[in-house]
Amino acid sequence: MVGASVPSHDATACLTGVWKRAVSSGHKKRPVNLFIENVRTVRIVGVTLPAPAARRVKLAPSILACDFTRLGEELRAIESADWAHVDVMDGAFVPNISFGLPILAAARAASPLHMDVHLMIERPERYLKDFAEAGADSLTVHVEATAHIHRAVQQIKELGKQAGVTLNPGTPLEALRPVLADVDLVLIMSVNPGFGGQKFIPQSLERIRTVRRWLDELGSAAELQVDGGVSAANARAVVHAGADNLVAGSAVYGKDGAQAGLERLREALK
Ligand SMILES: O=C(CO)[C@H](O)[C@H](O)COP(=O)(O)O
Repeated sequence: MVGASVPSHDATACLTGVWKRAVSSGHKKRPVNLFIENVRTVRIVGVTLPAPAARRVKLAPSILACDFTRLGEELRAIESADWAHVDVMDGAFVPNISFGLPILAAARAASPLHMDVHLMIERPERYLKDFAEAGADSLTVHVEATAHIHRAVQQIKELGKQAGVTLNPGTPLEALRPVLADVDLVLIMSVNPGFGGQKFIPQSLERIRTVRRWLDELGSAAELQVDGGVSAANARAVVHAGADNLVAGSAVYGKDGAQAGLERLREALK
């Protein structure tokens, strides 16, 4: 049993702090299960959960912000990233239309990157098979967009793809609970979906902490992705809150090119 004193913010912030202390006090890379006794003390009670400090952070540039006249080049510019994030908007679920199957197929043909498709469309179950066939590696659906979120998640898995679930910033996190143990990815939207280049909503940090705690309590290895207004200025705080997968559009595809944008994010995370 290991005890550790932690800063007295709130209990979830303490959890992150304690984990790091546990890791640096001889439990490096060892999965641990933590029990918060009170806001200042925790106990290690098991060996089932991945240690957050050992988690590698994935970067997933959103091609929504790229120059579509040079899609191939723009994808090559992010080949050092982990995933390419593909935002599909239908003009109904969100007040904007982006692109659909042909652009995903073109991106798939142009790049070996993991194609991470975020479906901002109503009743996504109608198109899951089409997006899987067009080259998606992971498919993320909104809880607000379907009456059958559980069925949609199962469908994605039956298609052999990674299943993601997400929700708008105004939707209570509880809506995630019914499928939390089944998914490979949880996406916390840190802007209202529909447009790139918006400001990060600060309350998202608390939502990330909550979902991090839930995933850890479940012993889930699901990725915790954050999307919207992520930049070099806030990436560290987002990861500290518990994210391990960052989507960034305008912060990557900026004036000085995607490679420079990715480098700035990596520097910020060092
Ligand atoms: O899903 C999205 C918008 O609905 C985009 O992926 C997201 O906004 C990324 O763009 P930026 O990093 O510029 O905020």
